[in-house]
Amino acid sequence: MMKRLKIGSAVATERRPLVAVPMVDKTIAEIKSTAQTLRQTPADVVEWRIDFLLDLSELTVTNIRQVHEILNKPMIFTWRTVDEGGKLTYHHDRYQSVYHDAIQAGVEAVDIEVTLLADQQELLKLIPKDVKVIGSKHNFSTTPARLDACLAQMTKLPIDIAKLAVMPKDATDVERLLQATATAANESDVPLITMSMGELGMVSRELGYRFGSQLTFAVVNEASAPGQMPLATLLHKWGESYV
Ligand SMILES: O=C1C[C@@](O)(C(=O)O)C[C@@H](O)[C@@H]1O
Repeated sequence: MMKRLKIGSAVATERRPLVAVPMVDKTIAEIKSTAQTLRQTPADVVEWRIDFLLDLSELTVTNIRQVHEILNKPMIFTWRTVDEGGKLTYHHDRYQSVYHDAIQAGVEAVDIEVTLLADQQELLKLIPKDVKVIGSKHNFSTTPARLDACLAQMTKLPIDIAKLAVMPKDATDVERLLQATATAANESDVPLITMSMGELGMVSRELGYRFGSQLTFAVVNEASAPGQMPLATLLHKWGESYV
């Protein structure tokens, strides 16, 4: 039986997944301004995609802490590598050092691509118990075969949450992602976050929670992946009001 997804003070329920909104700005000044905007929204958590920053030297513990304070919401800290659709090429030492700074600054969750886990053993040892490790895997071109096996494998890794994002070519691919999510949710207690991306996959962002996906991404300023719908649209679909 799956555990409830909890990121800081934000907890998913049976009837409602958590909603995360990404920040994808290029400078700390812009990030701080976006954080002011997001603070006022009903987003449950905010994901900071630091791979969009033009200058990583701006990513000091003080700056991360200030951004977190402005947000006043639990934060997921993410370096999405170029290999998985992000903006910044993986570099072992820099990766370890910026994640270390993020933990010092008090983020509630870190996203680590599962293919990097073996290379980041030292970092994993430094992560306190109350900071969630989201192990992620992305495929921006297709929805691979054997999604059940993929999720089953992910849920056995030393991570707290398993996240899988894939790209559909047709409605069957979206259905396969949802069914694989339901199977994994039955077979493991690791909380899941799954999505089928692009326009075809939008339904998975709205209804994936019924299959066991406990967090969905929506957009306020700028999307971080194809198919994320505006936060207001998503909340309206669930019958929640947000102007
Ligand atoms: O892993 C994910 C999911 C995502 O790719 C999406 O499709 O909503 C968006 C990313 O910012 C996030 O890190």
